[in-house]
Amino acid sequence: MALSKIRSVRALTARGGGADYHDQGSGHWIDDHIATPMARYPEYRQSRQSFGINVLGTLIVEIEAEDGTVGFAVTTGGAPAAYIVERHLSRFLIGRDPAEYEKIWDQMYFSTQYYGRKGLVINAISGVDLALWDLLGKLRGEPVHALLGGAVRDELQFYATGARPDAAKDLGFIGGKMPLHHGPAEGDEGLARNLSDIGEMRARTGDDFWLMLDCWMALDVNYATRLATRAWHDFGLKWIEEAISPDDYWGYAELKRNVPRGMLVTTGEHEATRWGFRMLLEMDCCDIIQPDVGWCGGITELLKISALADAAGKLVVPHGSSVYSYHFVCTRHNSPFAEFLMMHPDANEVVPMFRPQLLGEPVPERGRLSISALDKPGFGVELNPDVALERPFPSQG
Ligand SMILES: C[C@H](O)[C@H](O)[C@@H](O)[C@@H](O)C(=O)O
Ligand SMILES: [Mg+2]
Repeated sequence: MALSKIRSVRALTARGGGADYHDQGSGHWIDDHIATPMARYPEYRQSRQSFGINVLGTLIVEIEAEDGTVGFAVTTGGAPAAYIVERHLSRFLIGRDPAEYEKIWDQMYFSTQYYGRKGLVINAISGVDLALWDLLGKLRGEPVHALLGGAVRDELQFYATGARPDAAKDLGFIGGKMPLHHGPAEGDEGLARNLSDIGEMRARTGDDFWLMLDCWMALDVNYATRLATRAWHDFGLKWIEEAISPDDYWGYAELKRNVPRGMLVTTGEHEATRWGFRMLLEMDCCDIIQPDVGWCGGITELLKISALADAAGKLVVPHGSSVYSYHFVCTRHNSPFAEFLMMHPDANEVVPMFRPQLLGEPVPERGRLSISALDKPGFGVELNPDVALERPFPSQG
């Protein structure tokens, strides 16, 4: 049965948190001397916003059907992504049946392949794809997880990412992932401070709590090997995440060979498409892949990525992306838990990850979320009408 055709596509932008969750005010843990590849320049070491981690802002894609139903989604991309949606991708959507998400994805990807393939363009494609799945769910009256084959468990369990793994434990999360503060440019003193930070959190959380480290692409293989080895033996670090450049597949394969047996190497939040993740899997770069469904190509592409990983016996734990990952994670056995990004400035209180943009955004309670909380059409959230929006490039015609 044909669904109501797509009548219009709107690409809007917003600032101040939400999907571009690094776009926070001052005094937030997420911008407090976190190691990055730019930390080799002292002037860009204290704040990631100083080098532009938040320049893009949020992209909101709205897709309206002829019957007036609107599907939407938010991701990172802002005005440049809005231009790509309105001036390029929209031509593959107007007049089309939302159920044609495979053909639409194929046309969006291969029509932009000459300038896309990863990063901003795939963020834009992801935003459109997520809005399509939201529209599809609303037109069919089903939550996205039901469209993906249904939940394989009754509840989701979460680890928390933030500066306070000790608070995450008190809040009932299954683990805590902390940011790395010092990179190679700060030498052995920085390495010692990193280990001290991990040791402090291990002392506060006790020995049985998952403790992980997020390195946000900041390290080289030797530094990551030294850090991982000491953190594993001294503090039982469960995984070292995104330690080196996403382009250095060879380096990840070497790091995975180097770390102590039993320790996990994870990466993938800045990787895109089935082809990028095939490279990570076939070069044995990591134990867990972490695609962001708003950055890797959307649900349509994550389905393909996840199947590749499942066949390779690898876990898929998507990078924190609120309801857009929850509806997926609950439907896959090789996605046994999810990430929750602590967006409270002190990382010691549970607040909606994409606040203030999504009305009805569910949050974990005691580190868990019943699937029943997701049983609303589409992704089950609505755009907050109080959020200031702009439409920088209204489609011509
Ligand atoms: C905490 C990390 O530096 C990033 O800000 C975080 O968003 C990402 O790497 C994650 O895995 O959540
Ligand atoms: Mg990460």
